[in-house]
Amino acid sequence: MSNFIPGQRFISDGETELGLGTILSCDVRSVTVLFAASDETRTYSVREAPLTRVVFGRGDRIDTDDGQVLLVSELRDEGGRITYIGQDSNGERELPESRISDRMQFHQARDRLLTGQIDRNDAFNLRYRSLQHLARIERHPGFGLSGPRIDLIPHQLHIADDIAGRRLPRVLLADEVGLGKTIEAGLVLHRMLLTGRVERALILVPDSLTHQWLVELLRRFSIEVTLLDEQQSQARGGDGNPFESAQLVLASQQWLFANPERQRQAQACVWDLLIVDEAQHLEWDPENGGDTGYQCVEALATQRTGLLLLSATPEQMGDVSHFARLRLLDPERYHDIDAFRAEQRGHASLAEAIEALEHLPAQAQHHDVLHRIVEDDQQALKLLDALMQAGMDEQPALRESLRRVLLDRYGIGRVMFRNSRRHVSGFPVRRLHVSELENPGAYRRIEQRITRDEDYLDSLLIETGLDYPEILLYPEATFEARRQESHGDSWWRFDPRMTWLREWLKGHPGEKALLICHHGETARELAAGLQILTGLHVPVFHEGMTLIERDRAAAAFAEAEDGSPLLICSEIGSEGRNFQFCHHLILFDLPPHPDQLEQRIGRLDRIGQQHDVEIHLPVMADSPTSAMLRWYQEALAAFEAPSGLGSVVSDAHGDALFDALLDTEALEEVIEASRALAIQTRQEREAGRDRLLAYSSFDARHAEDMIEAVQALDDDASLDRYLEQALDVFGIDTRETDEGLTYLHPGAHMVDGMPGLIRGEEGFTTTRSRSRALARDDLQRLSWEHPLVREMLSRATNESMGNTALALLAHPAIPGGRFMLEAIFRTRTSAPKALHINRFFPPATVRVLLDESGQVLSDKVSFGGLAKNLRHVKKGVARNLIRERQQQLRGLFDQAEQQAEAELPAMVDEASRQMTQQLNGEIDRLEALARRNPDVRAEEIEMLHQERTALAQAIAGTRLQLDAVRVIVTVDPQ
Ligand SMILES: Nc1ncnc2c1ncn2[C@@H]1O[C@H](COP(=O)(O)OP(=O)(O)OP(=O)(O)O)[C@@H](O)[C@H]1O
Repeated sequence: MSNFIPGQRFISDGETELGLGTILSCDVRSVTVLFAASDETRTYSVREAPLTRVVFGRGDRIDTDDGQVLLVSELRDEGGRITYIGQDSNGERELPESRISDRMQFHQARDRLLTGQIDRNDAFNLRYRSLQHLARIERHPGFGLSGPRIDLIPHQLHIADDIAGRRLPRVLLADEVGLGKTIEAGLVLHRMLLTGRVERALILVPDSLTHQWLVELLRRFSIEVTLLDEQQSQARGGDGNPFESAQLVLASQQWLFANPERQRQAQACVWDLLIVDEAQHLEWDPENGGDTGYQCVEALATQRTGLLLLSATPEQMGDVSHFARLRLLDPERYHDIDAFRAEQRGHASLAEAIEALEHLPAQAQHHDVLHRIVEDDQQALKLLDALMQAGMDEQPALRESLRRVLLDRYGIGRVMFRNSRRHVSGFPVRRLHVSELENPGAYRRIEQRITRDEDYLDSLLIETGLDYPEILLYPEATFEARRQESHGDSWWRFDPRMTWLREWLKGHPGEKALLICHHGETARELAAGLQILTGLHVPVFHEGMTLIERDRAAAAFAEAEDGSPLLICSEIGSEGRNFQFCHHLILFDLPPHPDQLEQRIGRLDRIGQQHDVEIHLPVMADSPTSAMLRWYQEALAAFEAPSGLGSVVSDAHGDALFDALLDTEALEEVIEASRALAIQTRQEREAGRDRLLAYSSFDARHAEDMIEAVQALDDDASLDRYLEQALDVFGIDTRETDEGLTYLHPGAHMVDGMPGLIRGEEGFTTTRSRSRALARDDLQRLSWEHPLVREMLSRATNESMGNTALALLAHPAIPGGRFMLEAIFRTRTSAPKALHINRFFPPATVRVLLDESGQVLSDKVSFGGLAKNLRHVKKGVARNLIRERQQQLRGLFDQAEQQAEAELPAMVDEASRQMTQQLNGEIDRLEALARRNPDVRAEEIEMLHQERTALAQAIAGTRLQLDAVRVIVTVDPQ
């Protein structure tokens, strides 16, 4: 007799996506099923129909055809068709099985198992292992920092970990030029993306750097961002907001700041993180407030947005703008510029106090120095008292906490990070080669006339449209502006620097040089002149070119073999770009500001530079540039190493210097005064600010811990085992191509959507070695954070694949015919995204193993121990076994749930403890700041209290959910 009765509900074993089927008709040979949700009718042979009968039991939930959910309390069999009795939101009702929703999906482990949807045993194993690895890795201190293709450089890891761990990262990354601020920002973004704390980010960079950022983020961090410009915005935006069309947006500052409508659109979006490169250009002054860029960033960086400002020369536009940017980052801490300046004067004594801390509690005489500083700060006093009483073990942590409090509240705050070459080893030597050339008559005449005749200077400024002192420092531009009227020869026909350049190129065959000049026009004309005079076509890089043209020029220069020997750049090429593959820098002229000089040299003197940096400067004798050179050398020693003093000295003596460019006596005085100021400022900074910055920007012990943590993830052998299983389950084939290199390629049954792999196409070669991946761009490094591994971890745990299984266990000590239930539960904590609940309570698992009598075996039989003894069962056999044991299994499910629930409180308590500790620290800080700063608003402190309460509630509300289940049936070993 047939098993099928019209009206009964079944699901297709092979095509569960069809939804729930209803038997339409049946005879001795065939059965016809309607899958109404997908509008399909199928006819199968009765004997081999791939169908599983759907029968629910007490406690199950059923989706009804009128949109309700019925909680089943009883079943009634009416001639082979079932009517369910239970409760929905309107009260008790009866539901004939024909009225179960056709669309009812069986994703949950319990439903899938009881309806006979059983996955491969290895998929279940993979799911559990993926959950375990995820829980372990997400809590690992190196998490989020181990995937990027970078060298492990201590100060960068220290900074990235410190910042990404903050509740709301708002900082100024101000390492000296070329020390890796972009990499630090990338690390922060990468970790925050992986931890789910950032979903939407906006990155604003000077337009000459957009492409470089795009490439660095992809190549080093596997982060794909969308570059938005006007054309893209029009294509993507339609009538909508183009900034909503992507999660991670990269845009040019010049484009956005010049476009009020686009600014409005960007500001209408919610951003979790905003990154602004070369932030020294955001200007602010007390009379006029911020410039457009400053105002735009201020409006974008709302209270809930993280903000990373990057600048190697943050004081380039003066200390007021610098202060305004600090205030943007931490308005509570930076509220008053006078207080800020006064505080800076106290930095030296604070630095001494911090050093005194090292001698406590052993040398009690240092106690008073600290006590004097913190006497009205309860939290700091408590820490100091605790330190005075502490045993050896607790002392380092207490010292560290106290140091942080001192730096934050009395020192330089905690928003600025600045590392310098003095603390980072491995930087090249810089060598300056000055070539003195004769000053040509055409230039000399102008200079002499300016010296004699003040009115001439004024008329020249008007006539040429140039500024002062540019009119002196860039004689070719002055000459050119006037020549156009007289139609004479171009400047490069007589400028001795051109002859010098040709000689230099001849004398350095096969070498590359980056040439920087101040003006875009000069760059263009120089390249044109060089081509006319020598036939040599060299790429140029200046503001008059499109982005694509500029990147093409930089690429033509960078090419290893056939690349151009020279790239001619205007000042825009002097910020942010990576040109460390060459080591000759030709300064065709000198910039008016020392920070610009530092930026120029920084193109070559940066991480990755393998040679000494050779700086070549052709300078015309007795010219304004030669005066400028003396000032740079004698007052600032600016070519030897970054001093960070340029702004202070330039602010104080810049105008006098420019006035003295043609006046030797006055020049001597300016140099003397500038040198004295530089020495004095250096001494003060070394005693105060720089010492404090060194403390807050770098912590060798922490950096070492971070490197160890990342290396531990790099070397994690369990990744190899995991990959072996995961690649097999997802259908990705592997082939060893070389010692330590594995080629991954799509197998015939590869699951769709695997990053970097498309069925029928080539794959890619991988390594586990960081150094090999750094040396070869064509290799991908497999880590726990590689996009493919992340995708497999995510699919294995978020989709239903592998959430049910049935396997046989043959073990001499266990008689056959029994069964066990292995249930995996997962914590679910619901909270608004803004609370970032995962930082305290990332998803965790609880495994429960029960035998059929309900005895708990979880501790006695480990997952691994059990898994390796299990055997595969045919699906049909598995389904029959499940069908026979339905009622018993339901009972075991309930018992497993109770067992898992018993473990939950301890997990919740631990998460709650960590949360309270961190939030209390932040509340204490704000309350302490509020005592010194009237601008700290009571509402802000109240907001933190509310956040603590909301987090406590969310953590307390954590529930366990059954994630996966395996039935194990014992068989006799023979
Ligand atoms: N950890 C690292 N591993 C490998 N390369 C690195 C690392 N850190 C930095 N670099 C490389 O060194 C160069 C300088 O780094 P980056 O551009 O981040 O510096 P920066 O401080 O932003 O420079 P600038 O002050 O010029 O803007 C880049 O080419 C970068 O790729």
